[in-house]
Amino acid sequence: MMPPNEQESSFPKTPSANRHETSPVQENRFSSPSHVNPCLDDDNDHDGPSHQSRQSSVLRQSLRPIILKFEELTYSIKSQTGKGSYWFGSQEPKPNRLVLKCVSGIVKPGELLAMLGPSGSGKTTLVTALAGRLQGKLSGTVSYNGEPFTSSVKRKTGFVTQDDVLYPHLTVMETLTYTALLRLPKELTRKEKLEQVEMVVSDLGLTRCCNSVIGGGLIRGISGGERKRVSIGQEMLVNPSLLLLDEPTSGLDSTTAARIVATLRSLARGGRTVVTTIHQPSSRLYRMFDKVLVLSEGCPIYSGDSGRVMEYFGSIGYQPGSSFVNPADFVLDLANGITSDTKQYDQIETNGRLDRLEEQNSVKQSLISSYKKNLYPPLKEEVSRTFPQDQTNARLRKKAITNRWPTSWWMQFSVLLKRGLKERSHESFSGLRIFMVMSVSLLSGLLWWHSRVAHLQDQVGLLFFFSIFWGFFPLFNAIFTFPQERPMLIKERSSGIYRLSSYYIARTVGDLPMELILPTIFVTITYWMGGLKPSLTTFIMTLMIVLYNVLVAQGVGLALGAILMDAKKAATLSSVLMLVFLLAGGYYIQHIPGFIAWLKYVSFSHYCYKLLVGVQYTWDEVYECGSGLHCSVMDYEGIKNLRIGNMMWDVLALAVMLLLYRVLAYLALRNL
Ligand SMILES: Nc1ncnc2c1ncn2[C@@H]1O[C@H](COP(=O)(O)OP(=O)(O)OP(=O)(O)O)[C@@H](O)[C@H]1O
Repeated sequence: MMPPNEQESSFPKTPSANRHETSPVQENRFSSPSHVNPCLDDDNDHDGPSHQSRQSSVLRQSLRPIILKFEELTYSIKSQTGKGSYWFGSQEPKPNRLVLKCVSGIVKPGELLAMLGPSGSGKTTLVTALAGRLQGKLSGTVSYNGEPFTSSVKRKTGFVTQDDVLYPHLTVMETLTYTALLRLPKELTRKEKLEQVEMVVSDLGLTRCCNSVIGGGLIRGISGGERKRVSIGQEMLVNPSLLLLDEPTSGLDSTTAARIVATLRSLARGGRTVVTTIHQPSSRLYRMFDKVLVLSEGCPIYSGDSGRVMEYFGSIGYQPGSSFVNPADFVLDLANGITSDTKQYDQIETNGRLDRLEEQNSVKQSLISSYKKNLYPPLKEEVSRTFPQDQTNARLRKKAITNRWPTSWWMQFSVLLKRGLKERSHESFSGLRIFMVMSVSLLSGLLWWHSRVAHLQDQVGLLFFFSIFWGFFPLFNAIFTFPQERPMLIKERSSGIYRLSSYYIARTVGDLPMELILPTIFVTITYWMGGLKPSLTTFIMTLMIVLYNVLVAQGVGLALGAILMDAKKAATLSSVLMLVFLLAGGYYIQHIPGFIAWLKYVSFSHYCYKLLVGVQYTWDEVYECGSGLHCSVMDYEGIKNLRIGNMMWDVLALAVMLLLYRVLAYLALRNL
């Protein structure tokens, strides 16, 4: 069947106009006794009801409702399928592909909007744009109570992505507790924050698994549905005024999915604005939505009350094949260009594939035209005539601006430090790392067993080994830090939870114990086994130099990882770098040609080696350079070429590197 002619619909012009005539903040139909609780927004003061009434449920009412409007959103991406590549083939510019085309809508507090559409229709792109996290060029406007996406809106917005970004080694309780400590405002006590966590756990039915680890990858943990609920719980904790979710029910059984959607509806009824994308909802789920927006290849074909969808499509000539059809299935078929007639599979078999595609395209075009004709004009009018009634008084608004962060720097630092230590305790103290370091130290101790100054070449070789091994090892460990943390960092930073500085310092400080304990064990074993100078002072100074070198090498690794954000690329680059440092370090080649001799000055291993040799031998020290002959250690070719002088310069050079690489890593993270 070809699509019916674009009809003037008899469908009411404003599908949802009669739903929310009054200002949302004045509507008390959302307030059920169990839901009325003060909001815990960061800018909330303590004028609200008593502490006792906060405790019943996190599905309490939001005091800062948000009207979300989006007008004529259009988003395009550079197509990957342009002819030829940049280096080979033609230089034709790649065509842009429209992912969203003129999508408009309005969602008010108390409403649950579901975005439906076939796979690839642009649902994720739209919800990401509404959450203010879409990279690239988006045209059109999105406003939150008439304002653009500000950091204040950011903190009142919860965004649950399709893929759950959670730490796999933390338990459910730990995950939610750390989130609460970071995201809930400093005005709340720790006890109150923990009570919030307990409420979320019970509201989301996570009590049974609250002490199980999240898992992921090769680690067995909680189920996919439970993981999704933890992600939703993280957002619920902060009582967001606007909650956006990308396919929160995908991969879940129908009961769990219904439970999640029911929770979303309860959250909406508490005065929040809730928008979710959803794949193939059952009719039970569909009935829970207030509004739906149906997308077909980035274009809307329906936007309005969920209950009137059948009526609308009937009014423009599209009827379902039977009277007992799930409205979601029906609209998804339509969005794919499949009507009740084309759905007859026997007919599909007889038609040619091209005919079928043409027919589907023409159905889609007809639906888009009908939308533009019948639904878009009243929607546009509704969008332009709805104004938020901002009841936030000036004092609170000012406070919201000054309180950019929910918690203090110190609080952020200490929670992030504890969380990081907990998450990485398995890897930091992994038997494998300890075994590796212990075996290398024992092996090198045996190889250099009680070396003597008479065998100066061997002793100097041991010192060079110290500088190279403790350059490579921390550098390679540090490379993976930020590429691995990237998804979490992006997620948490885009929610405005903490400052980058508190995260960065917590992360680097958290790595220190293990980074410093292992070289300490190594030096202690190898120094004494290797027969280096039996002086406690020299030993301590050697240890300090190695630890200093470790910190610099760690900084280089962090910077490479943060700049490239790709562990593989960073590992390749650092292998080359360490090879250069190895060669330019001053041990293998003592007469480097002048034009390339500068290389050693950028090598931290060179300074470390120089310092190690400098503290090991004194100017008056001699060694046996032939039978009965004694030569000054400082005249030994390998040492003389190091030009050991005032060692403060070497210490200073390492200090500059220590600072420089860490600042570079920080700056690279800022551009994430
Ligand atoms: N950054 C990008 N690079 C390449 N293609 C993109 C990008 N972002 C979106 N797209 C394309 O845009 C289209 C819409 O993607 P989107 O993820 O929004 O669809 P969706 O409706 O959420 O799909 P699904 O239901 O399968 O998750 C897809 O064809 C996708 O391949």
